[in-house]
Amino acid sequence: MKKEETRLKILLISAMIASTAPSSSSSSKSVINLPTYATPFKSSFLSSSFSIPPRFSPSALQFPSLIIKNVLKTADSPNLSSTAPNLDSLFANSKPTILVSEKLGDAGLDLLKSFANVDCSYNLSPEDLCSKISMCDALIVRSGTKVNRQVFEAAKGRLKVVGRAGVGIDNVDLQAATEFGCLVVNAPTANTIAAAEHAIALLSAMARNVAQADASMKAGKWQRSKYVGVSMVGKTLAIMGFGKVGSEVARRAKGLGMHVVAHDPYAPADRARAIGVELISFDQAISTADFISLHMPLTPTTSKVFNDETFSKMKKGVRIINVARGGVIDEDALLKALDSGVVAQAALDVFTEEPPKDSKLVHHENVTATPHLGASTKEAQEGVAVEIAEAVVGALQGELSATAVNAPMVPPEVLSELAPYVALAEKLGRLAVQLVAGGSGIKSVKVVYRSARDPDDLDTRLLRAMITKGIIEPISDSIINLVNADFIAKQKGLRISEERVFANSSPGCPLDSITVQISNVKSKFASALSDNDEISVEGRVKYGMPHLTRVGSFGVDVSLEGNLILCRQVDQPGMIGMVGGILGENNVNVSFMSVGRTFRGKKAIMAIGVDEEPDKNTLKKIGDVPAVEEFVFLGL
Ligand SMILES: NC(=O)c1ccc[n+]([C@@H]2O[C@H](COP(=O)([O-])OP(=O)(O)OC[C@H]3O[C@@H](n4cnc5c(N)ncnc54)[C@H](O)[C@@H]3O)[C@@H](O)[C@H]2O)c1
Ligand SMILES: O=C(O)[C@H](O)COP(=O)(O)O
Repeated sequence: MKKEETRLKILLISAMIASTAPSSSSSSKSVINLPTYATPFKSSFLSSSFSIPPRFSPSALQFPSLIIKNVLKTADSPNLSSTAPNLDSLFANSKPTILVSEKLGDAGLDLLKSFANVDCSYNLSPEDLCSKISMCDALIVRSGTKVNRQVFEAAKGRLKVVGRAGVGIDNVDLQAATEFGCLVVNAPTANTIAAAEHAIALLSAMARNVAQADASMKAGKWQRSKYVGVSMVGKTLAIMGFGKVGSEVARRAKGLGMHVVAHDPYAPADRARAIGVELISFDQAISTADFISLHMPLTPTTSKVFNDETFSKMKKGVRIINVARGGVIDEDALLKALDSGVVAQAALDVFTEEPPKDSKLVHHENVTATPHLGASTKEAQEGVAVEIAEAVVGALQGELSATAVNAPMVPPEVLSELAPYVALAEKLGRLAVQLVAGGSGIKSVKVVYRSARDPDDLDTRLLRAMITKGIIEPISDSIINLVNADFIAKQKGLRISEERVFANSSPGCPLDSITVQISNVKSKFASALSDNDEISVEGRVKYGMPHLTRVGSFGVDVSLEGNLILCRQVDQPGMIGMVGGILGENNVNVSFMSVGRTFRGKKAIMAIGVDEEPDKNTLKKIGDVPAVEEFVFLGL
């Protein structure tokens, strides 16, 4: 990186930090390790110091408070104090740390290493995982690592992304991840074929006793009559769960000449028809099948769905393949069904507990077992590694991943269009909450979006999350992002309702204005109350920048940068000069100023943007001006 560019970045970061806090140091650092990856604007919902966009494009500068907040958040200090952090510690942390706790393909690791410090620590005990995790921004796992609530607690807010290098996320506590604002992404496509091929391999091996016959030969025997198998052609195969893997198994089984039926309450019938598969009920499927192959996820609904009762409905001599999850089968019930001959054979790649301990199933002579090998081909592992590395790196850069498991997906085009409104939303939330008088609990917030667009063409989840962030963060120690915004609002008893109002403006522009209203509270600036007695602030995006355009019933027009003084006074000449003079005398630079009034000679409010926070004495002098009736200082 060129020295000049480096210096410019440092200065810009300092400037951004200074816009919310007095800088502790103006000195720069000669060696820093800022990333060089080029990225267009990314939402900084999950980003941190390392995600500061290079060259500080104008779009990046529109989000200083987000960037600063995230810089502060990851600077190893949970305390979001008003003191600017030491630049040295910021830059020391400029690369994220990614912990990879299970073996990952080289191509994925290379990708991760080009972006982050990568710690490959396999076979960690739960205690070791918990002690490492607070130093990590992301964690990549396969199915062997239990990412439970303790892990999120131990992360102390630093862990932003959990990447599951594979499909099943039953080893990740999604509820806890969401509560802790941690995004969970998976790699849902790259191992589909491998899993389907493994199911077919198990089906054929089981039908022809390949594993048992092989073991027998290795024991020096030649048992041709013992290992007579069954044919697959013409037999009915029931696929339980007709998703990615299930449908690929169906295609292959049809190639073997099998009659394939499927059960999946959520699969579209036309997709099944296209492959020549009939979708039928659960009971129909299990009672007519010669072979049953399981391909549903493990959820509370599917847990132990194959149990004494359902085994009793199966055709005697049925053969079962499980390449999905061990937990969908009641293993004790399967053992009984095998012993009684209801189930002739089972081929199992997955188990309730992995590795299984002293499992009678594994040792059963009619069971073919593999140690969770469904996804284990070289090709699938390389594919999964790249898929998850891209998802995790993207998420750390602030992208909303297409494979997010616990967050709404916001397409990139929507994201870039809403970008300036995202900043506006947070600032309006932040302003509105500071106008609430101490002691009034906030219960109900209404957001009004004025837009020329059809409601279906305006995705407001991101804006709502940012307003929530703006409202909650100044008054609590919660860190809000798109993942946890709704959860934390609910937890704090905050009801956020939204209303769309048609605006006769250009539909090319997603929003005309956003208004944040807080009802049933007192305000420390009475003029912020609307006719309905709600604190009300309205904003618009002008020239790509967020502007405050209304406070209560007063129209104003001030860019939402730095800090703001709102001041209500008698509408008379000389007020701007008087208040501006006080600020100037005390070295407070005025960046913007706007006056709004009800009627000439009646009341007016001044909205004054200031670069620095005036000290108490300066604020008192403003309050002492006889025509000033009330005023408030608001940090943005
Ligand atoms: N053994 C392995 O190594 C391996 C490899 C890949 C996938 N898997 C597992 O295979 C399963 C399927 O993976 P996928 O990629 O096809 O997922 P998928 O999401 O594409 O498909 C799962 C399907 O199950 C259906 N389903 C949900 N609840 C159901 C229910 N109660 N009854 C019937 N169907 C139901 C869903 O509608 C969906 O169509 C997952 O459990 C995954 O973890 C295992
Ligand atoms: O859900 C999956 O993707 C498979 O079960 C693969 O698990 P693994 O990554 O532990 O092999």
